[in-house]
Amino acid sequence: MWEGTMKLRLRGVLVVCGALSFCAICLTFSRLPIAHERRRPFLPNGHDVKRTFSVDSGEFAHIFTFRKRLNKSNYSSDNISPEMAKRAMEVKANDTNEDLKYQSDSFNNDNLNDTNLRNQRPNLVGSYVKNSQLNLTSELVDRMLNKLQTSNGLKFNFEKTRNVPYRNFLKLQSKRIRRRGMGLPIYENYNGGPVLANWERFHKGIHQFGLYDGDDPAVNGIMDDMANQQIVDIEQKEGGTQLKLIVTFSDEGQALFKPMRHPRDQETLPNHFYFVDFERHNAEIAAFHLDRILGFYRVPPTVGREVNLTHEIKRLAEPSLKKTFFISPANNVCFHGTCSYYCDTSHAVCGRPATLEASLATFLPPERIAPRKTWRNPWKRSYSKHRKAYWESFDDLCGRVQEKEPYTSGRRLLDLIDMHVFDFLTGNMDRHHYETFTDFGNETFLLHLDNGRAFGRSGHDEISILAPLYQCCMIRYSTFLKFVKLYLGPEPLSVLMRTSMARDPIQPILTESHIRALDRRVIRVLSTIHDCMQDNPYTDVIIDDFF
Ligand SMILES: Nc1ncnc2c1ncn2[C@@H]1O[C@H](COP(=O)(O)OP(=O)(O)OP(=O)(O)O)[C@@H](O)[C@H]1O
Ligand SMILES: [Mn+2]
Repeated sequence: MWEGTMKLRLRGVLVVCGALSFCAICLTFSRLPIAHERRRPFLPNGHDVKRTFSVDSGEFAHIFTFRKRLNKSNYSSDNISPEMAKRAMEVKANDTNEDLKYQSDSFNNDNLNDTNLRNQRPNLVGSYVKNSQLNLTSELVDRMLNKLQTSNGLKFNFEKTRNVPYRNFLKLQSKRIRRRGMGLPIYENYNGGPVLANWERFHKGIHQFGLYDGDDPAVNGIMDDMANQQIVDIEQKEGGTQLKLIVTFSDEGQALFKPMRHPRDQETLPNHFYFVDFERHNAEIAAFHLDRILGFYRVPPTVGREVNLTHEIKRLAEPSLKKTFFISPANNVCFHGTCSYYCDTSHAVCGRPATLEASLATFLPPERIAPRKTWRNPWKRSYSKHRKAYWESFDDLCGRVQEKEPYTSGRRLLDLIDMHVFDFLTGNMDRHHYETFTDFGNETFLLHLDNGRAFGRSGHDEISILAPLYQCCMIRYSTFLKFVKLYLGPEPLSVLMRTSMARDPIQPILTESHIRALDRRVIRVLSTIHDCMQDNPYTDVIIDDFF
């Protein structure tokens, strides 16, 4: 009797449990598409995303990570790596120190807490050099500036802004020339849901004249997110010569991951050509800061992060990537992935013992919904140890380029010159191609992706990177004014860069000699412009721009 009652009770409990689990499963499944849908941008008719996703998951990963993640049996939200735990502790300890967060006011170093920021990293930067101690002047440049000021005091009133901090100068300038062009059509009607993640706001904010605006809070938000959010998926990025990963964060944002290959102070080996040089993760980060300081906004936001190769990478990797992991004789965790050149045991990246630094660059919207066009750089190098490129032997490339679309009119040639001036500052000789967003047509900015081979030789200024500048003898007016401002101060480029990069989680990003090289190169750019003005009227050299 008693046994019978118990059996009945047990059956009742089982029925109730079964019903409850069934409800829970139903509820989960009914919610999933909603959560998934929320992140899904509006897609034009006929775009079958699902099909594309199964063909090329890399392209569409951004939108479909939610689904992908559910398939990962090894994902559990409470599985926190030692790096994550350490970061959480640091953030908690520094909760009141606003400096640790990326602030919209990226150049404001008034209350920079240096000791706090540099915590346990090696002190590569050394002592700060006071602005007044930097005695970087050039008679040639001074003469050029004086001449310009006397011949056209209205346009070249350098004295007027001499004491204005660079940050305010940039704001004033962008107010004068700011034209907000069209956004990406795909995001026009995209509402996404009640709360947009920072990466969604960033994608929505991309416009015809830049990836973002200088005062866009989403940029600092993304940098915080990339530095701190939990990594929930890892995928190898197809294409390219070196190992790269696509990282997905808990808010479904994604980033391009480039691992640390060398210590910061290891310069390009003297017998290495630019095209065999390893990529440097810190160069990607520094290039982003430089681009933002120059007010170009053409490099996707990039941060550094320490990752645990076992917890944050291997655990989430596909079997094909997983099997490239091994333990080195020194007992460190290493992996090499699969790619066309440097992906074998002798080129593996290794942690210490499992911790490795990497750069994380915010992913651009998937190509399928915001297609990009890749353009060959007319001043591309030969990528051969035996041959020279045309422009290295002849001086008339500019005229020829200007005969061809899209260089015949509009902003393209000035953008290309900006890009080379930027690459000269970073020492990047590896600019074989550049990209634009197809939707914006030709009157749009150039994306400066792939800066991994920059900052290789701090003692050397590769003047040939300036070829488009000295062969065309042209520069955009606003870019010229920025360089003059960086030359005149009050803050030189080195100080602005040091301050900006000090907020990165893996700072110091550049060695002091690389930072100081920037001031020297600013003068080199200006003296190249000076030389151009010896042979050409300044009105032909400094080209007015309203973009
Ligand atoms: N932030 C980004 N978001 C989306 N796609 C990106 C991003 N950065 C780079 N890419 C794409 O990935 C490709 C490879 O990246 P990158 O050029 O940095 O790697 P790489 O290994 O140096 O390639 P390569 O050897 O061809 O120079 C780029 O051509 C670009 O199309
Ligand atoms: Mn590259």
